[in-house]
Amino acid sequence: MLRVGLTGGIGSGKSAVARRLAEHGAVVVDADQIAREVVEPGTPGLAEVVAEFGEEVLTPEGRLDRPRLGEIVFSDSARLARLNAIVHPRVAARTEELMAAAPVDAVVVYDVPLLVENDLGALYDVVVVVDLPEEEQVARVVANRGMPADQVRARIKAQATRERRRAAADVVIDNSGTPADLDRRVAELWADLSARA
Ligand SMILES: CC(C)(COP(=O)(O)OP(=O)(O)OC[C@H]1O[C@@H](n2cnc3c(N)ncnc32)[C@H](O)[C@@H]1O)[C@@H](O)C(=O)NCCC(=O)NCCS
Ligand SMILES: Nc1ncnc2c1ncn2[C@@H]1O[C@H](COP(=O)(O)OP(=O)(O)OP(=O)(O)O)[C@@H](O)[C@H]1O
Repeated sequence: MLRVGLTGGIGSGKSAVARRLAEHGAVVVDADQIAREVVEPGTPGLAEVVAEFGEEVLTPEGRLDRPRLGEIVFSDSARLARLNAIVHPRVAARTEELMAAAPVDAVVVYDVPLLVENDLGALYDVVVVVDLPEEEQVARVVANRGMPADQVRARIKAQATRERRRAAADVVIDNSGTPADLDRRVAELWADLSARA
């Protein structure tokens, strides 16, 4: 098994790279998706979040009100640290389970926004960083997810700098071009990863 850690700032294009790698044959494990699963209704994770942040972070249906919690934690680093302390150990445990279940000859790609922030590089054979200028990150998230620009900037501030992320990379994928450019870069990356596997 070749373990690949795939990271990048918000809106850099990690999920786009992960999707293309999956089409080439990689097994993809998605940290953002796991982070949602561990706070689904009825989970101990959601109970802990409510104990910490109060019922105001629940929707009327009893689900986590994610935009609301995002507004709270990305404007207060102490509260973000408390949320991370609840969610990250659960994500790490579930990630290990999913990676261990992959076939022995697989290229397993862990799509994780906070690889550098959480110092996870040593767990992976190859660290791939998807790189984009910050103002392009803001523009893409505003255009494609409708998130207000100031909230994108607040998340960027809670993340590692571009320089720090690039310094942790074995491979940097520049995603400042078109989606077709990205297709070509990912095809080259897949050839490289397959050769290492
Ligand atoms: C605050 C929450 C509820 C906001 O949910 P929302 O649906 O708006 O965003 P989503 O989870 O889809 O994340 C989108 C992007 O925001 C950024 N982001 C999310 N959490 C964090 C964080 N703790 N620190 C820095 N950036 C983050 C990442 O770039 C991520 O890809 C959610 O992000 C959360 O629970 N975060 C804490 C858990 C976490 O760190 N998840 C990231 C992967 S483990
Ligand atoms: N080369 C590109 N040109 C234009 N748009 C792109 C390009 N690559 C990705 N996008 C778009 O930019 C947005 C962000 O990409 P994506 O969701 O893959 O990023 P991400 O790094 O996974 O972000 P997040 O941290 O928010 O999960 C998406 O809507 C995607 O379709």
